[in-house]
Amino acid sequence: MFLDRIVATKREEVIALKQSLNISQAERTIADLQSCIGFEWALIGRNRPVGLIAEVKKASPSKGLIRPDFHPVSLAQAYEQAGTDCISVLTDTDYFQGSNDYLKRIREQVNVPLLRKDFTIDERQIYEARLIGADAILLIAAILTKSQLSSFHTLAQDLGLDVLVEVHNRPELETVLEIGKASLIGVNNRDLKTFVTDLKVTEELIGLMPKGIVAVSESAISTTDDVAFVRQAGAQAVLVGEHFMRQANVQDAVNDLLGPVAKEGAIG
Ligand SMILES: O=P(O)(O)OC[C@@H](O)[C@@H](O)c1c[nH]c2ccccc12
Repeated sequence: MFLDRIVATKREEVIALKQSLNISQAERTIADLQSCIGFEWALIGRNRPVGLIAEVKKASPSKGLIRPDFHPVSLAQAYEQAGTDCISVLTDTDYFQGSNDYLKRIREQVNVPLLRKDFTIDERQIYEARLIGADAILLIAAILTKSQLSSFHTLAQDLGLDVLVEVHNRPELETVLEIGKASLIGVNNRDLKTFVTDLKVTEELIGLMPKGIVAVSESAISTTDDVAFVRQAGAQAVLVGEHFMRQANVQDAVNDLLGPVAKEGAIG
């Protein structure tokens, strides 16, 4: 199963990271870094009626190579020009052909908050995310224990990062709500174990969230009807990757899917 394989690969990566990343050294370096840009805050103060996290995604295990002509910085700049609230950057190499280097380079060239999109299973990856320039990390409930979800969340916040907690079913959501730390929750419409996608997962799970949670609908969103459906279901933001990556002009694609920027002065 894909998710087991990816976690096994991550375990190997973490062994290597234990050699290369020293936690006390990382803490000292991070203490001197600029503050993160508020990721959750950008979604709350969104530029459009629905918030947008636009994803920089070259390939995926379910779809293979999505964008052969892949220039991560130009893509991120196009997203910024289109008035995206946030950008997600895949950093997993083996399954998504992403890279930490893409995130670092994008950080130097764009000013929107960045999500480091990866499979976090160890606290060293959280320090690493902060060091490469991320403003937020993803915590996937399907691959973490309750105690990891809780302690990783606190660590990320202590390092100044926002946290997007991802759920796909009711038990995962209930665990996340019991922990009581998540204010930004993503519902993945794609089952990472089977790759089956269904926007109704958003409808079911957002219906169970208490007020005050910023809810993001993630994956398999490609039409204005899809956006309308998840908004109706209560999503305050959407996370879109593949659909944008398949369009020649990414900036136009954002405006076509989400509509023009409503907020004055949101883009230059
Ligand atoms: O390309 P899509 O279908 O628009 O999906 C984007 C994003 O939701 C997806 O890449 C994603 C959501 N959760 C993840 C966890 C790991 C890797 C990838 C993901």
